[in-house]
Amino acid sequence: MATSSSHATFGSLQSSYLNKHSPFHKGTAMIFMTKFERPTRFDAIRVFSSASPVIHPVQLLSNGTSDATRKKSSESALILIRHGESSWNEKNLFTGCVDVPLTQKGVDEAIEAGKRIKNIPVDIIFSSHLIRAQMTAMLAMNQHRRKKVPVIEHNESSRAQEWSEIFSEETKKQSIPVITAWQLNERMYGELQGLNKQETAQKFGNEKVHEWRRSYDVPPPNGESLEMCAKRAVAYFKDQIEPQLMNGKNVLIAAHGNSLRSIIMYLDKLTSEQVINLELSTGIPMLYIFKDGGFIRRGSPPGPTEASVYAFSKKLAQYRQNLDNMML
Ligand SMILES: O=C(O)[C@H](O)COP(=O)(O)O
Repeated sequence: MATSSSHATFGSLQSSYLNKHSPFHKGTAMIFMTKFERPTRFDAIRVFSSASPVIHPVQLLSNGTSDATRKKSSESALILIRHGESSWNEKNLFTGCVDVPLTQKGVDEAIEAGKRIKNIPVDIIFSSHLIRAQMTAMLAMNQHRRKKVPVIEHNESSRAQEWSEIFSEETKKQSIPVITAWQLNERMYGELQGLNKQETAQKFGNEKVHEWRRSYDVPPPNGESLEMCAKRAVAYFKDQIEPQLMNGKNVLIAAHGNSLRSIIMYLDKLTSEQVINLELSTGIPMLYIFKDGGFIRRGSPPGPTEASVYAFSKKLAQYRQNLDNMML
Protein backbone atom coordinates (compact mmCIF):
# COMPACT_ATOMS: atom_id res chain seq x y z
CA MET A 1 0.00 0.00 0.00
CA ALA A 2 1.59 3.29 -1.03
CA THR A 3 1.21 5.84 1.73
CA SER A 4 3.21 8.92 2.48
CA SER A 5 3.76 10.41 5.87
CA SER A 6 5.52 13.37 7.32
CA HIS A 7 7.12 11.10 9.90
CA ALA A 8 7.13 7.50 10.85
CA THR A 9 5.38 6.73 14.09
CA PHE A 10 6.86 3.69 15.77
CA GLY A 11 4.90 0.48 15.74
CA SER A 12 3.44 -0.84 12.53
CA LEU A 13 5.52 1.08 10.04
CA GLN A 14 3.97 0.66 6.66
CA SER A 15 5.91 -0.13 3.54
CA SER A 16 5.48 3.00 1.52
CA TYR A 17 7.26 3.13 -1.76
CA LEU A 18 5.63 6.21 -3.13
CA ASN A 19 3.45 5.56 -6.13
CA LYS A 20 5.87 6.45 -8.90
CA HIS A 21 3.22 8.51 -10.65
CA SER A 22 2.64 10.69 -7.61
CA PRO A 23 3.76 14.23 -8.43
CA PHE A 24 6.73 15.56 -6.45
CA HIS A 25 5.30 18.33 -4.27
CA LYS A 26 8.03 20.71 -3.03
CA GLY A 27 8.18 20.51 0.74
CA THR A 28 5.77 17.56 0.92
CA ALA A 29 7.03 15.34 3.69
CA MET A 30 7.66 12.04 1.99
CA ILE A 31 9.67 9.40 3.77
CA PHE A 32 10.33 5.89 2.53
CA MET A 33 9.50 3.38 5.29
CA THR A 34 9.88 -0.35 5.51
CA LYS A 35 7.25 -2.67 6.91
CA PHE A 36 8.27 -4.55 10.04
CA GLU A 37 6.24 -6.62 12.43
CA ARG A 38 5.40 -4.49 15.47
CA PRO A 39 8.60 -4.93 17.50
CA THR A 40 8.46 -5.21 21.26
CA ARG A 41 9.66 -2.10 23.03
CA PHE A 42 13.35 -2.93 22.77
CA ASP A 43 13.44 -5.38 19.91
CA ALA A 44 16.21 -4.80 17.44
CA ILE A 45 15.17 -6.03 14.03
CA ARG A 46 18.01 -7.10 11.76
CA VAL A 47 17.16 -5.77 8.30
CA PHE A 48 20.41 -6.71 6.58
CA SER A 49 24.09 -6.63 7.24
CA SER A 50 26.31 -4.14 5.44
CA ALA A 51 29.76 -4.73 4.03
CA SER A 52 32.43 -3.97 6.58
CA PRO A 53 34.45 -0.94 5.32
CA VAL A 54 38.16 -0.29 5.32
CA ILE A 55 38.78 1.66 8.55
CA HIS A 56 40.32 5.16 8.27
CA PRO A 57 39.17 6.69 11.56
CA VAL A 58 38.82 10.48 11.42
CA GLN A 59 41.06 12.39 13.94
CA LEU A 60 38.53 13.59 16.51
CA LEU A 61 38.36 15.83 19.53
CA SER A 62 38.55 13.63 22.58
CA ASN A 63 35.08 13.29 23.97
CA GLY A 64 36.03 11.66 27.20
CA THR A 65 34.88 8.14 26.36
CA SER A 66 37.58 5.53 26.11
CA ASP A 67 37.63 3.65 22.83
CA ALA A 68 37.84 0.41 24.78
CA THR A 69 34.42 1.13 26.25
CA ARG A 70 33.02 2.00 22.86
CA LYS A 71 34.48 -1.03 21.12
CA LYS A 72 32.46 -3.20 23.50
CA SER A 73 29.27 -1.42 22.46
CA SER A 74 27.81 -3.05 19.38
CA GLU A 75 25.00 -0.55 18.99
CA SER A 76 25.06 3.07 17.86
CA ALA A 77 22.58 5.58 16.50
CA LEU A 78 22.75 7.11 13.00
CA ILE A 79 20.60 10.18 12.33
CA LEU A 80 20.22 11.54 8.80
CA ILE A 81 18.79 15.03 8.25
CA ARG A 82 18.20 16.75 4.90
CA HIS A 83 18.80 20.50 5.42
CA GLY A 84 15.81 22.73 6.14
CA GLU A 85 14.20 24.72 3.33
CA SER A 86 16.82 26.84 1.53
CA SER A 87 16.37 30.21 -0.21
CA TRP A 88 16.48 28.47 -3.59
CA ASN A 89 14.09 25.70 -2.48
CA GLU A 90 11.69 28.53 -1.69
CA LYS A 91 12.21 30.00 -5.18
CA ASN A 92 11.94 26.49 -6.72
CA LEU A 93 15.39 26.82 -8.31
CA PHE A 94 17.78 23.93 -8.96
CA THR A 95 20.48 24.37 -6.31
CA GLY A 96 22.97 21.50 -6.47
CA CYS A 97 26.38 22.71 -5.24
CA VAL A 98 25.49 26.42 -5.21
CA ASP A 99 25.98 27.55 -1.59
CA VAL A 100 22.76 29.27 -0.42
CA PRO A 101 21.42 29.75 3.15
CA LEU A 102 18.26 28.53 4.85
CA THR A 103 15.03 30.54 4.79
CA GLN A 104 13.29 31.37 8.06
CA LYS A 105 11.09 28.31 7.42
CA GLY A 106 14.26 26.26 6.97
CA VAL A 107 15.59 27.60 10.27
CA ASP A 108 12.32 26.63 11.98
CA GLU A 109 12.50 23.16 10.39
CA ALA A 110 16.05 22.70 11.69
CA ILE A 111 14.96 23.70 15.20
CA GLU A 112 12.00 21.27 15.00
CA ALA A 113 14.39 18.54 13.86
CA GLY A 114 16.51 19.26 16.93
CA LYS A 115 13.49 18.76 19.17
CA ARG A 116 12.96 15.33 17.59
CA ILE A 117 16.52 14.16 18.26
CA LYS A 118 17.20 15.93 21.57
CA ASN A 119 17.15 12.66 23.56
CA ILE A 120 19.29 10.68 21.11
CA PRO A 121 23.08 10.62 21.70
CA VAL A 122 25.31 12.37 19.14
CA ASP A 123 29.11 11.92 19.45
CA ILE A 124 30.17 13.19 16.02
CA ILE A 125 28.52 15.23 13.27
CA PHE A 126 29.24 15.00 9.56
CA SER A 127 28.02 17.70 7.19
CA SER A 128 28.66 18.83 3.64
CA HIS A 129 30.69 21.94 2.77
CA LEU A 130 27.45 23.81 2.09
CA ILE A 131 26.08 26.30 4.60
CA ARG A 132 22.45 25.10 4.40
CA ALA A 133 23.47 21.69 5.77
CA GLN A 134 25.86 23.14 8.39
CA MET A 135 23.22 25.65 9.57
CA THR A 136 20.73 22.78 9.93
CA ALA A 137 23.17 20.74 12.03
CA MET A 138 24.04 23.65 14.33
CA LEU A 139 20.44 24.78 14.82
CA ALA A 140 19.27 21.22 15.49
CA MET A 141 22.03 20.57 18.02
CA ASN A 142 21.07 23.76 19.83
CA GLN A 143 17.95 21.88 20.97
CA HIS A 144 19.87 18.86 22.26
CA ARG A 145 19.46 18.18 26.00
CA ARG A 146 23.13 17.16 26.41
CA LYS A 147 24.13 20.77 25.60
CA LYS A 148 27.51 19.79 24.15
CA VAL A 149 28.84 22.39 21.70
CA PRO A 150 29.30 21.31 18.06
CA VAL A 151 32.74 22.49 16.89
CA ILE A 152 33.54 22.54 13.17
CA GLU A 153 36.98 20.99 12.65
CA HIS A 154 39.31 22.93 10.36
CA ASN A 155 41.84 20.59 8.76
CA GLU A 156 41.95 22.37 5.39
CA SER A 157 45.52 23.46 6.12
CA SER A 158 48.09 22.89 8.86
CA ARG A 159 47.68 26.55 9.90
CA ALA A 160 43.86 26.17 10.07
CA GLN A 161 44.34 23.07 12.21
CA GLU A 162 46.89 24.81 14.44
CA TRP A 163 44.87 28.01 14.84
CA SER A 164 41.66 26.16 15.71
CA GLU A 165 43.19 23.95 18.41
CA ILE A 166 41.37 23.66 21.77
CA PHE A 167 43.70 23.63 24.78
CA SER A 168 41.32 22.46 27.46
CA GLU A 169 40.56 18.74 27.83
CA GLU A 170 37.39 19.56 29.77
CA THR A 171 36.19 21.89 27.02
CA LYS A 172 36.94 19.22 24.44
CA LYS A 173 34.80 16.78 26.44
CA GLN A 174 31.93 19.26 26.22
CA SER A 175 32.35 19.56 22.43
CA ILE A 176 31.09 17.49 19.51
CA PRO A 177 33.41 17.38 16.46
CA VAL A 178 31.77 18.48 13.21
CA ILE A 179 33.54 17.06 10.14
CA THR A 180 32.66 18.77 6.87
CA ALA A 181 33.18 16.89 3.62
CA TRP A 182 32.54 17.93 0.00
CA GLN A 183 31.69 14.27 -0.66
CA LEU A 184 28.41 14.86 1.21
CA ASN A 185 27.53 17.91 -0.93
CA GLU A 186 24.30 17.90 -2.90
CA ARG A 187 24.65 16.28 -6.34
CA MET A 188 26.03 18.86 -8.79
CA TYR A 189 23.09 19.83 -10.99
CA GLY A 190 25.27 21.12 -13.85
CA GLU A 191 23.61 23.53 -16.28
CA LEU A 192 20.32 23.35 -14.33
CA GLN A 193 21.79 25.17 -11.30
CA GLY A 194 19.91 28.44 -10.85
CA LEU A 195 17.13 27.51 -13.29
CA ASN A 196 13.52 27.42 -12.14
CA LYS A 197 12.31 23.80 -11.89
CA GLN A 198 8.88 24.55 -13.33
CA GLU A 199 10.25 26.59 -16.27
CA THR A 200 12.80 23.85 -16.93
CA ALA A 201 9.99 21.27 -17.07
CA GLN A 202 8.06 23.50 -19.50
CA LYS A 203 11.18 23.84 -21.65
CA PHE A 204 12.39 20.20 -21.62
CA GLY A 205 9.18 18.35 -20.65
CA ASN A 206 8.09 16.90 -17.28
CA GLU A 207 9.33 13.41 -18.17
CA LYS A 208 12.89 14.55 -19.00
CA VAL A 209 13.17 16.75 -15.90
CA HIS A 210 11.80 13.99 -13.66
CA GLU A 211 14.39 11.65 -15.18
CA TRP A 212 17.20 14.15 -14.43
CA ARG A 213 15.92 14.65 -10.88
CA ARG A 214 15.00 11.14 -9.82
CA SER A 215 16.56 8.51 -12.09
CA TYR A 216 19.69 6.69 -10.95
CA ASP A 217 21.97 6.92 -13.97
CA VAL A 218 20.75 9.83 -16.16
CA PRO A 219 22.74 13.03 -15.36
CA PRO A 220 21.42 16.56 -15.95
CA PRO A 221 23.35 18.49 -18.65
CA ASN A 222 27.02 18.58 -17.51
CA GLY A 223 25.94 17.55 -14.01
CA GLU A 224 26.03 14.47 -11.79
CA SER A 225 23.61 11.56 -11.98
CA LEU A 226 22.55 10.05 -8.65
CA GLU A 227 24.95 7.20 -9.46
CA MET A 228 27.85 9.64 -9.77
CA CYS A 229 26.82 11.35 -6.53
CA ALA A 230 26.58 7.95 -4.82
CA LYS A 231 30.11 7.06 -5.91
CA ARG A 232 31.51 9.88 -3.71
CA ALA A 233 28.89 10.04 -0.95
CA VAL A 234 28.59 6.31 -0.26
CA ALA A 235 32.36 5.81 -0.54
CA TYR A 236 32.83 8.55 2.07
CA PHE A 237 30.13 6.98 4.28
CA LYS A 238 31.84 3.56 4.11
CA ASP A 239 35.38 4.92 4.62
CA GLN A 240 34.83 7.67 7.21
CA ILE A 241 31.41 7.30 8.85
CA GLU A 242 30.75 3.57 9.15
CA PRO A 243 34.04 3.03 11.12
CA GLN A 244 32.81 5.55 13.69
CA LEU A 245 29.54 3.65 14.05
CA MET A 246 31.50 0.39 14.38
CA ASN A 247 33.45 2.05 17.20
CA GLY A 248 30.16 2.68 19.01
CA LYS A 249 30.04 6.40 18.17
CA ASN A 250 26.59 7.92 17.59
CA VAL A 251 26.56 9.89 14.34
CA LEU A 252 24.48 12.73 12.90
CA ILE A 253 24.75 13.45 9.15
CA ALA A 254 23.32 16.77 7.94
CA ALA A 255 23.32 16.74 4.14
CA HIS A 256 21.12 17.01 1.05
CA GLY A 257 18.21 15.43 -0.76
CA ASN A 258 20.29 13.48 -3.26
CA SER A 259 23.49 12.80 -1.32
CA LEU A 260 21.24 11.30 1.37
CA ARG A 261 19.12 9.41 -1.17
CA SER A 262 22.31 7.72 -2.34
CA ILE A 263 23.30 6.83 1.25
CA ILE A 264 19.79 5.50 2.04
CA MET A 265 19.95 3.47 -1.18
CA TYR A 266 23.07 1.80 0.33
CA LEU A 267 21.60 1.43 3.84
CA ASP A 268 18.29 -0.01 2.64
CA LYS A 269 19.75 -1.88 -0.38
CA LEU A 270 17.33 -0.15 -2.75
CA THR A 271 17.46 -0.97 -6.45
CA SER A 272 17.94 1.76 -9.05
CA GLU A 273 14.22 1.33 -9.74
CA GLN A 274 13.14 1.70 -6.13
CA VAL A 275 15.27 4.78 -5.47
CA ILE A 276 13.28 6.67 -8.14
CA ASN A 277 10.39 6.82 -5.67
CA LEU A 278 12.51 7.86 -2.67
CA GLU A 279 11.82 11.47 -1.70
CA LEU A 280 13.22 13.16 1.41
CA SER A 281 11.43 16.08 3.04
CA THR A 282 13.43 19.07 4.26
CA GLY A 283 14.38 19.02 7.93
CA ILE A 284 12.82 15.68 8.97
CA PRO A 285 15.39 13.50 10.77
CA MET A 286 15.55 9.77 10.06
CA LEU A 287 16.94 7.36 12.64
CA TYR A 288 18.80 4.11 12.05
CA ILE A 289 20.17 1.80 14.72
CA PHE A 290 23.55 0.36 13.73
CA LYS A 291 23.84 -2.99 15.50
CA ASP A 292 26.29 -5.84 14.94
CA GLY A 293 27.22 -4.55 11.51
CA GLY A 294 23.66 -4.05 10.27
CA PHE A 295 21.43 -0.97 9.86
CA ILE A 296 17.90 -1.05 11.27
CA ARG A 297 15.65 1.75 10.00
CA ARG A 298 13.56 3.27 12.77
CA GLY A 299 11.82 6.06 10.88
CA SER A 300 11.60 9.64 12.08
CA PRO A 301 11.84 10.29 15.83
CA PRO A 302 8.59 11.98 16.94
CA GLY A 303 8.38 15.60 17.96
CA PRO A 304 8.03 16.45 21.69
CA THR A 305 4.25 16.78 21.37
CA GLU A 306 3.71 13.54 19.43
CA ALA A 307 2.82 10.29 21.12
CA SER A 308 5.49 7.66 20.64
CA VAL A 309 7.66 5.12 22.38
CA TYR A 310 10.07 6.36 25.04
CA ALA A 311 13.11 5.23 23.05
CA PHE A 312 13.97 3.04 20.08
CA SER A 313 16.30 0.65 21.88
CA LYS A 314 17.38 -0.32 25.38
CA LYS A 315 20.59 1.66 24.99
CA LEU A 316 18.76 4.79 23.84
CA ALA A 317 16.30 4.40 26.72
CA GLN A 318 19.23 4.26 29.17
CA TYR A 319 20.77 7.39 27.59
CA ARG A 320 17.49 9.26 27.91
CA GLN A 321 17.11 8.09 31.51
CA ASN A 322 20.59 9.41 32.26
CA LEU A 323 19.63 12.74 30.71
CA ASP A 324 16.48 12.80 32.85
CA ASN A 325 18.58 12.07 35.94
CA MET A 326 21.10 14.72 34.82
CA MET A 327 23.74 12.00 35.00
CA LEU A 328 25.34 13.07 31.73
O1 LIG B 1 19.58 20.80 -5.43
C1 LIG B 1 18.39 21.07 -5.38
O2 LIG B 1 17.76 21.75 -6.21
C2 LIG B 1 17.58 20.48 -4.24
O3 LIG B 1 18.31 20.45 -3.11
C3 LIG B 1 17.18 19.07 -4.60
O4 LIG B 1 16.61 19.18 -5.78
P1 LIG B 1 15.76 17.96 -6.34
O5 LIG B 1 14.70 17.69 -5.32
O6 LIG B 1 15.26 18.48 -7.64
O7 LIG B 1 16.73 16.83 -6.47
